[in-house]
Amino acid sequence: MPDRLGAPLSEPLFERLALIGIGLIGSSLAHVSRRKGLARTIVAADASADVRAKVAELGIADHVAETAAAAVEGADLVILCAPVGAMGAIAQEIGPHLAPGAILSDVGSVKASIIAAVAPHLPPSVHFIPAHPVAGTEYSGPESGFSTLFFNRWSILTPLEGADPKAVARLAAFWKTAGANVETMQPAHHDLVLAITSHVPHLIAYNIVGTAADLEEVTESEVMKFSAGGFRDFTRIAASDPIMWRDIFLNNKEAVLEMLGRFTEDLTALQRMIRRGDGQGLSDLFTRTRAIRRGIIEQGQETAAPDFGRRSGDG
Ligand SMILES: NC(=O)C1=CN([C@@H]2O[C@H](COP(=O)(O)OP(=O)(O)OC[C@H]3O[C@@H](n4cnc5c(N)ncnc54)[C@H](O)[C@@H]3O)[C@@H](O)[C@H]2O)C=CC1
Ligand SMILES: O=C(O)C(=O)Cc1ccc(O)cc1
Repeated sequence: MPDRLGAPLSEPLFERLALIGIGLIGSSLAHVSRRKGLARTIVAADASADVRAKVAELGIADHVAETAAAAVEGADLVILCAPVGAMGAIAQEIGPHLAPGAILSDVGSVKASIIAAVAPHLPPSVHFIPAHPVAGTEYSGPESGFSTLFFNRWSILTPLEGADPKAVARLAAFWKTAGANVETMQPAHHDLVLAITSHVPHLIAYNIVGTAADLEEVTESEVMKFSAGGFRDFTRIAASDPIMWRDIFLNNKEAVLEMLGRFTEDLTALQRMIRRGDGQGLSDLFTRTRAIRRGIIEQGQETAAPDFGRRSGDG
C-alpha cells in the first residue's frame, strides 16, 4: 500500500511511551509509534500473561513489563488502552509511579466515567488528557493491530478544565503524527455524540443478530446462507469484543438510554408508516439517509475495502 503515513520524525516527540493494555488499539499505537518514530522507547504492559508473551514474540514494543506500575516508571507519555471498566484500577496502580510532568491519556470509547474513575488517583504534577480515537475494527488482541488504523480518522481529546495547553498540544501532535485528525470536546458532549454514532448502532447490531439467532421458523443455516441482504453488515459489528462493549454500555448508561428512547420513537413512526401504507413517508426518510451516507463517503471517512479491519501488511 502507498505510505500514507509519510516519513518518520527526525526527533521523537516523546522519550518513553508506556502503553497499558495491548489489544487492537494498544498494538496499533505501538506499530504507528515505531513506524513514525513518535517515541524513543516503547514499553508495553498487559494484565494477561498470554498477551505479554505474544507482544514479546511479535516484537512490537522495546520492552514488555510485568506490571503496569513498572511500565510507567520514567515514561513521559502513558496511554491506557484497556477496556473502559479497567481504567480506574489501572490508574490506582500506576498513580504513585507516574513521573512528575508526565502526560497520562487513554483511548476509551466513553469519557465522563473514565475521568471520574481515573482522576482521583493521579498526583497533581501529572497532565491527564483523556482521548478517544474514533477508529477501530471488530477484531481484538495484539495481533489485530496495524499502523494505519488511525489514518484520516478522528481522535477526540476531552481535556479537563484548567488543563495545560502545552501538554494538550503535545498529545494533539502525537495523534496528528499517527495520521488522525484531532478535535476537542467536553466529555459529556463526547458521550452523547458517540452514543448515537457508535454505541446505539452497536446495540442494534447485537440485537438484530440475537433476534435472528433466536427465531424458530428460520434456521441458523438459512440466516447464514442468505445473509447478504443487509444482515451481513450487522454481523460484522456484532462480532465486536463482548467485554469492551459490555463496559461501554455500563459506563455510558444515560446517553445511551436517551438515544435509545429517541430511536424507539422513530422506529414506532416507521412501523406506523408501513402499516398505513405511507410510501411517501418511507421514501422521504430513505432519501435523507442516503444523503447522509454519501456525505460520509465524500469526507473520506468510509473504507470501501471488503477486508476493512484486517492488518495492512505492516506487521
Ligand atoms: N476496538 C475498537 O474498535 C476501539 C476500541 N477503543 C477503546 O480502546 C480500548 C481497548 O480496546 P481494544 O484494543 O479493542 O481491546 P482489546 O480487547 O483488543 O485489548 C484490550 C487489552 O487490555 C488488556 N487488559 C484488560 N484489563 C487490563 C488491566 N487491568 N491492565 C492491563 N491490561 C488490561 C487485555 O488483556 C487486552 O489485551 C477500550 O477502552 C475501547 O473502548 C477505542 C476505539 C476503537
Ligand atoms: O468497527 C467498527 O465499525 C467500529 O465502530 C469501531 C469502533 C469501535 C469503538 C469505538 O469507540 C470506535 C470505533
